[in-house]
Amino acid sequence: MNPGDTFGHLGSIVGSLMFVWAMFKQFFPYQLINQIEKHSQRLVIYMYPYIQITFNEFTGERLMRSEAYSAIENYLSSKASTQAKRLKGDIGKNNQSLVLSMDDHEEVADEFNGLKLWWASGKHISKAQSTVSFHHSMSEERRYYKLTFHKRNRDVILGTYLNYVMEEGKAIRVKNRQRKLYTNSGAHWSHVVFEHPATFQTLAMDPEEKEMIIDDLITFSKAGGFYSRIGRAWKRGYLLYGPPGTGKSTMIAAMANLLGYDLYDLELTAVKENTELRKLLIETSSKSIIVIEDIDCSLDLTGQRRKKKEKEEEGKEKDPGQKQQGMQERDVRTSQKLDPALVRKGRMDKHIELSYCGFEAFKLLAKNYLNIESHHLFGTIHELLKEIKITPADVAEHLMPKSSFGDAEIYLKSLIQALELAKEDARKSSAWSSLDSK
Ligand SMILES: Nc1ncnc2c1ncn2[C@@H]1O[C@H](COP(=O)(O)OP(=O)(O)OP(=O)(O)O)[C@@H](O)[C@H]1O
Ligand SMILES: [Mg+2]
Repeated sequence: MNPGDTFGHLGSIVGSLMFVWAMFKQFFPYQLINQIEKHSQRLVIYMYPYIQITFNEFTGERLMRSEAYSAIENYLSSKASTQAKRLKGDIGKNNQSLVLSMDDHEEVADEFNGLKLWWASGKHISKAQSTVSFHHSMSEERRYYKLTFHKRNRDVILGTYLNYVMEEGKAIRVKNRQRKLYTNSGAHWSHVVFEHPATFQTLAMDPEEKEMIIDDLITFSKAGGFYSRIGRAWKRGYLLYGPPGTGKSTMIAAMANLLGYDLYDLELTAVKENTELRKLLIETSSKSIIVIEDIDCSLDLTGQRRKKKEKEEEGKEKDPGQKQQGMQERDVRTSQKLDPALVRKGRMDKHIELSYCGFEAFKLLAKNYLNIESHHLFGTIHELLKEIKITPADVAEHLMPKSSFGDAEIYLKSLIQALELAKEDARKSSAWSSLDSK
């Protein structure tokens, strides 16, 4: 039981004492009463060395759910699941996991820099005054959290601990919330629920580089304070490049899942002009990843549009508005495939190459798809992968279950067959090209 409640239970005893005291006061001189009251107050403060803070669920006219209350609720959820005896369970907003929180009149202890403190949940039930509707005239429950701590820790708790609880609580909310995948048609975003199972654990690539990328992302996500201190927008650009089927889109989904961010899939070819692009970018929320897929092709398409238009308008004088539009497109077109201004540091801070499947990446796929970590055919595959370029997507295709009773050997053999076929093709085509050059 937390010390706050122990003293709470004393409330009724104190009440009775007050009654006796009121009777007593009538029979003793005023000065003596004053002295006794002064000392008894000191005694109460001395005997009750704890401070309590109450955080109500609703603030103002019960219209707004308090930010602080929900941050505390999130912060306490993990502590509640290990400490509280009575819990409340609900399906989280992502519709996947069960979210537990402490039931009313439960309490959990917490520790911060070696200081002990206690959180208790409770509710007041009051008859609502409002007669606006039937529901409102029913009794209202007002929930709250009460924090109790020793008064000697006041500075730490009020100064650092509460900030820490708010930050942690908000971070947990970002992680648990239902995330969205936005796409644009023209200058408007529309969204669906984002539920992609990709994670860095299942992404097949060089393990060291993977660790570096995860580290980079986590460092970035925690560096808000740093960015504002140096006066830079808190954003980071990644350029993912590599042949089709090497996991670029999968990595983006894994990034969003790692950080708990929303995804904005920006279709550049649907954007007509800069003002539209600006509008779209302004409308994106914080904690999000903006993806421009196939950025080289998008730029090229813009170029093709220009070409087509030029053909249609050959010999015709362009009106000034269109001229400006043409200019912008020409700017893009005259740049090489990726404009250096686009990929410079600050725009694209990190360049990540996703490439053909190496042996390490293959082993991860075999573990994910076939649940095996070694096999006598691994040696053959290792040798073939040194010579043959095959994408992780193609390897994955061979490892996909094709019937309910296929075993690992069948899938590995099908992969070896494909690799040998590719090797044979490569040998033939190099023989042809050496004939041609004669
Ligand atoms: N590195 C990888 N690790 C795990 N799975 C992969 C990897 N690369 C590809 N895959 C598998 O192949 C499928 C296609 O990959 P993905 O869409 O990520 O490729 P991409 O590089 O974005 O290709 P594109 O350039 O065509 O867009 C994925 O759904 C995934 O199952
Ligand atoms: Mg892709």
